[in-house]
Amino acid sequence: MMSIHWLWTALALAAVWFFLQDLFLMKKRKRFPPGPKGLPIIGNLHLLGKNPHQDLAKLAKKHGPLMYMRFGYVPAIIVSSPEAAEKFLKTYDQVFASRPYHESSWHVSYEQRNLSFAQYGPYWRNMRKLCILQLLSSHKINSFLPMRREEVGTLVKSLKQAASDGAAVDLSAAISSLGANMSCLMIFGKKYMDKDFDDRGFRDVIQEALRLGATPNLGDYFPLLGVLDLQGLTRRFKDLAKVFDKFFEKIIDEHLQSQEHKQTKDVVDIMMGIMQSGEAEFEFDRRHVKAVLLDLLVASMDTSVTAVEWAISELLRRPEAMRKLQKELEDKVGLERTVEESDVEGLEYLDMVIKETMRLHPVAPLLLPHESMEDCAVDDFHIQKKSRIIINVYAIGHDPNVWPDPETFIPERFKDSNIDLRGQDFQLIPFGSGRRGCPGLQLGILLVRFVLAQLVHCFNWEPADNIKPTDLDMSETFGLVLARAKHLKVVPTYRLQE
Ligand code: HEM
Repeated sequence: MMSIHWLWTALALAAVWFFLQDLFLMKKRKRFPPGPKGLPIIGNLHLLGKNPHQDLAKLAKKHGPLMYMRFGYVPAIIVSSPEAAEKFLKTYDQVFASRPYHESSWHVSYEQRNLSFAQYGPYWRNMRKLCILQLLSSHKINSFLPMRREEVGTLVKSLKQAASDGAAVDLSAAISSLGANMSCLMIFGKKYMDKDFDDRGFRDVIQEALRLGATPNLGDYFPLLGVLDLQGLTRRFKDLAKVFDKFFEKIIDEHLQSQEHKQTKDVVDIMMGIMQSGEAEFEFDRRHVKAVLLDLLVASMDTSVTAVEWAISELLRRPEAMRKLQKELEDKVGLERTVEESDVEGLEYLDMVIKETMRLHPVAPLLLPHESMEDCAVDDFHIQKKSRIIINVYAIGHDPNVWPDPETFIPERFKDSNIDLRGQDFQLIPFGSGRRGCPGLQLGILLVRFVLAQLVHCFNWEPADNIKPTDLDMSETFGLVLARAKHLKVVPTYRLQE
């Protein structure tokens, strides 16, 4: 009797041993991508500085285009080659189409009910479809053409005044205001540059939200620390959330009370119309409307104008490229009138300048973070469920194996090339690609083309303060968009014959 008892115990122990061994071997058999060694607890967080896109690009040179890192408790995969990006954004797009938990979005955007940080699923799918069909369609974009013409015209007028005074202008500030005005008019139907928002004013509050949104939050990487809010970010986000909420409530109420018959409906009109009609086939209340309003505001305000700012900076440093673009515009439009939106389609050199600018200075150098929804194998490497996927388009754009002489601004490299920036060619994906690719691409490209063409056609430019064009400071500052670290100060000379 005793010996049988021992036999069972021995068999049970053997089973446990084999099970554990198997588990251990299975773990070992899983091959993670190579990457830098992490420290206990913080993992690789200490390797990220002020410009994480540049830090990650340097690390990828050492560890390869598919790199495993750990930020606190969050596993991360850094993707830094066109081939690897294609795997994540096309081949296995469905697995990697979600977004990670994002503390700031959680508080400011009604528990991630916005589009850009919504988790992959029916809500995100429906909301994206609604935004594309109702808010960002060609028809809707065209309906705002007179507004864009007027706003760009106002900017040109003020620059013309500065030109006749021989004064230097802060072009970064001027086109940033243009971006904010155009976004407000499209979304709210009116400009908010005053104290309507709160005591700090509209722009300051939005800028603060952008700055805080880009600050690495320990709560995103150490879920337990989130509760302690050691950086004080959660508290500030909750404060901001209240300010935004009050502002959006006021705008919505104004829209509901207004009896005015509008020719062009703004985004609030359309969203409220859908909410009240009950025709949305998914949960859609004021929280969803407000989350998407903020989303579109943030996504559209600084993106296109930042690209224009970089393009002008690069053209200043390469005067022959500036002249070539001016010549193309002159051939098409002449010097007797200003450029219209309808002129900018099919301008070959303009498009080459824009592609080259977005290669060198992608507006969103790491796209937005993606998250894997299940375990997956890519190139025989194991990618865990809930890994954060970071596509480093900056690294791809600066890789000498992809682009010869990558640090030099050479629009001509796109001559006779089929490479486009709409997400099919993975060496140039400033708008991302696949399910999560930018739904505002058409509007974004249109704005960059129109504003850049207008500024280059109307004016000759020189750096202010007698700085030599080649000495222009081109350093970057990382945020929700990759902006110039120093504002671009320039002296314009009007060149049209009116
Ligand atoms: C030059 C201008 C623009 C650039 C370079 C740009 C770039 C991007 C990028 C890189 C992403 C993330 C893609 C990813 O995670 O894979 C994105 C997402 C997004 N963009 Fe844009 N964008 C621009 C303009 C706009 C405009 C004008 C709007 C709307 C008015 C807009 C709305 C959005 C939204 C809503 C998302 C989130 C999409 C989602 O998660 O499903 N963008 N954009």
